[in-house]
Amino acid sequence: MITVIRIGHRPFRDKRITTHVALVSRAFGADRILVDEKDETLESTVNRVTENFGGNFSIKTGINWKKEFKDFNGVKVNLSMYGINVDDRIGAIRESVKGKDVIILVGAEKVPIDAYNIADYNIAIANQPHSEVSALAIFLDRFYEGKELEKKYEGKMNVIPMDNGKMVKFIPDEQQCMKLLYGEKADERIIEHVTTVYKLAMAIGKYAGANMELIRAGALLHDIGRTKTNGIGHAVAGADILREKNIDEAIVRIVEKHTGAGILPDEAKKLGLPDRNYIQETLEEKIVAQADNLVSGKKIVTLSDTVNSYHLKGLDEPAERIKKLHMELSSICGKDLDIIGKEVIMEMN
Ligand SMILES: C[S@@+](CC[C@H](N)C(=O)[O-])C[C@H]1O[C@@H](n2cnc3c(N)ncnc32)[C@H](O)[C@@H]1O
Repeated sequence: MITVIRIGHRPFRDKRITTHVALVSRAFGADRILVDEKDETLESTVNRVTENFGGNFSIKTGINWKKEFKDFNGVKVNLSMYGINVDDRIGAIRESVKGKDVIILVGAEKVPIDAYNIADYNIAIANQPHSEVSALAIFLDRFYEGKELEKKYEGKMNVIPMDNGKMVKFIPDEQQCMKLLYGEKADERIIEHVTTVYKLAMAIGKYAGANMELIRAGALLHDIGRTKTNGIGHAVAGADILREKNIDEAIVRIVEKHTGAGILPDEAKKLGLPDRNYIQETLEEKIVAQADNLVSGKKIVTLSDTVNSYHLKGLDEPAERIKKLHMELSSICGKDLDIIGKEVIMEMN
């Protein structure tokens, strides 16, 4: 675990630069930042970035820096223009870390001599005055040997690298989902249906320990394509609408694959669907599809109701797959989905 400790922060003067120290810490692989002065605005700015862009980075302000630095159980580094050049010490630092935690101190104004005395390493990024932001970025980059740039974050907002322009894919919250549905002119029938699927999927998702943000958006948006067609192609139509609107691909795929318990490649071909994957793979894809299988109109039904209606249409094999999916999810939840359905009906009444 890597902690950055920022001392000498003056909430009015250093607001922007301390925010940058925190953002560099997060983006370049540190796990948390401690800031000496209490600053709630700084905390909420940094927490908002983490909430939107992902990861487990944390911030605490209003700490006693000397105590935190002195009592830290691990390797202590002070970044200072007066220290030893990073390239002459980084090997020794890595050697002494070996599984231990690290704390890296950066200042704002003049750094008290105590920091130099407490540190195990006083490290310079060139013996010239510059900035805590650049010093920290270069130190972390040297420490991780560039690997920190490969770290993947799963946030509500995910940047898609582009040669030109900007693209950010996002996971819409409940309000944004409703806005998307109404924006596509979804009628009351669609809204009532997706609302019931959403309630059931959320209940199943909780038992299954699924990603609830994906379940929420996937369930609310699964039938957005019905604003274009009510045929078998509505899932594809929905996925296309959402891709166009830069919705996170994990949600687009929930929508694209929500038909029955999946459509096999040769079935999809016969149905005239584009050559894509319609087999649910992730837990969230499976939950939204099965919640939809267990909702007829705005009513929650049982597995046997659904299976019987598939048999009546001559869809025997898809009916078997729905049964299998039901068993799989019931076992993950530790409870039969029909019972979860009954619980949701009770809550709705
Ligand atoms: C504006 S400087 C303060 C410099 C001040 N003269 C001092 O007492 O160190 C703020 C912080 O930037 C970092 N810093 C600036 N230049 C650096 C360098 N060449 N190498 C390492 N860190 C540096 C240090 O962490 C320093 O505490």
